[in-house]
Amino acid sequence: MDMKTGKKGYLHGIPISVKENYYLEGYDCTGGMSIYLDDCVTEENTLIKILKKQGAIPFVRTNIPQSMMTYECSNPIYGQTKNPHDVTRGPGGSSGGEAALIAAKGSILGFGTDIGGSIRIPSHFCGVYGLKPTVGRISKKNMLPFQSGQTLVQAAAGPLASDMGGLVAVMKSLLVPAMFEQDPTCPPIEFRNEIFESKRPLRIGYFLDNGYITPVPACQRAVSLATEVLQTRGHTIVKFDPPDMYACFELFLLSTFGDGGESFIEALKDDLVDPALKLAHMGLILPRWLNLFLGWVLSKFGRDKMMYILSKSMRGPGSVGKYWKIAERNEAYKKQMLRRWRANKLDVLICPGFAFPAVRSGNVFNVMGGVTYTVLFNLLNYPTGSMPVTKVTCEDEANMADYPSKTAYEKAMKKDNVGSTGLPVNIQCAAQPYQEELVLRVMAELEQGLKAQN
Ligand SMILES: CCCCCCCCCCCCCCCCCCCCCC(=O)NCCO
Repeated sequence: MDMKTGKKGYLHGIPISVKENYYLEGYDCTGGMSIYLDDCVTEENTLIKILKKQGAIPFVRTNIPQSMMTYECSNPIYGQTKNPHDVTRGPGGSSGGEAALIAAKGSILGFGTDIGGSIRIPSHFCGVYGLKPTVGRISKKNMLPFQSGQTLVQAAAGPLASDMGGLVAVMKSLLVPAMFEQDPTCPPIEFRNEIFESKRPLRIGYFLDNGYITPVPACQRAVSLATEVLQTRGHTIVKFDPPDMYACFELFLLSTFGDGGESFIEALKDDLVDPALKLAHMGLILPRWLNLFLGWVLSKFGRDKMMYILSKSMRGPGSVGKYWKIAERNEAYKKQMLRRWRANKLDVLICPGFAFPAVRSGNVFNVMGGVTYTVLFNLLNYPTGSMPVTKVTCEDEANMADYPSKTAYEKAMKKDNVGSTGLPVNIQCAAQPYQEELVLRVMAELEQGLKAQN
């Protein structure tokens, strides 16, 4: 307690919502899987401990998809969460309950986790602010241990908020000596105000299309709008060529499904499998050859080789030796990206928040390829924020007439996009590892610039 101000800490009296996979003393922590039900947690999540010390008050736990490895926010324990902007659509996931609650004004600040986009996808679907930090910048101790032995592409804990002030306040209150004492694995880098408040003009890269799935017009327009605003603030904007997305998604899956889905099958073996996971579950339990054959058929009919890559990679690399090779390929991918980044002298990179706005409930599998927009920054382990920039307009919807419809994902996206007018659209902003303050600086400037325009 600060005797002068009477305040307990940086977040004195602020109510916070918390994703269900964070340990909260006295509650069970399930990830939507009944195997973890009624197993009361006796330890508190480290971030929650620090936040409480800073005066925050956890008041609600929020819903997730079963297993958290999809962005359809439903599970057989708590049911389905809907999108407050359109209840026929989902809020995204896996931190979908968080984003939906914040968008519905039931919370101003919450906490999620992100291994493939789980903070940023729901932020985009619900039009709220989210930050996926570099893995380890803030503690991830005392979470649901599901698949925590997989260390190639790890989940990061991070905040979601109703504005930039919320994200900044959280990072300032967590990047303090108390956290480094609680979790000595976090590098002791306190919040660097000098980076956040710097006025140095930046070189900002951007891309509109990742070369695999073309974002719908509203998602491309959001990036153009963001770069225009940032340019008027004196920054240099440069077009950037994103790296190979097929390799990215393949490496992501071979890493996160490195055990061939064994932990996934084990966790769900006596459970009801949520409809959103049925196909993935089937792909894991079928004989390998049959899964490969069906994946091949899907990719031929869907005219999209990613479908084959998906079905093959989710069965894992097959041996420890091959898994190590994946680790080497991940490092090579990061190195290649760093070379490109340096060649362009980038400070940050802006790109679509996702390939499309919130999808209709039950439709996530049909448009799964969109996840390449978020997975990229998990594979690279770049801190990445997501923030609302615009909403889908009637004109954006009309422009869908020219949208490609060659592959199954494109066709499904085109269909799903009908009636999307009014849905929020975010952009992502990424930087090199441990440059959270730079990401926040650019997002805060963009928020200010957008406000000045309206
Ligand atoms: C009948 C067999 C045919 C085979 C067809 C293959 C089906 C493939 C289904 C999809 C597999 C799952 C892919 C995973 C994609 C990643 C989605 C990422 C969502 C966000 C995850 C996240 O960040 N979670 C946070 C955890 O803390």
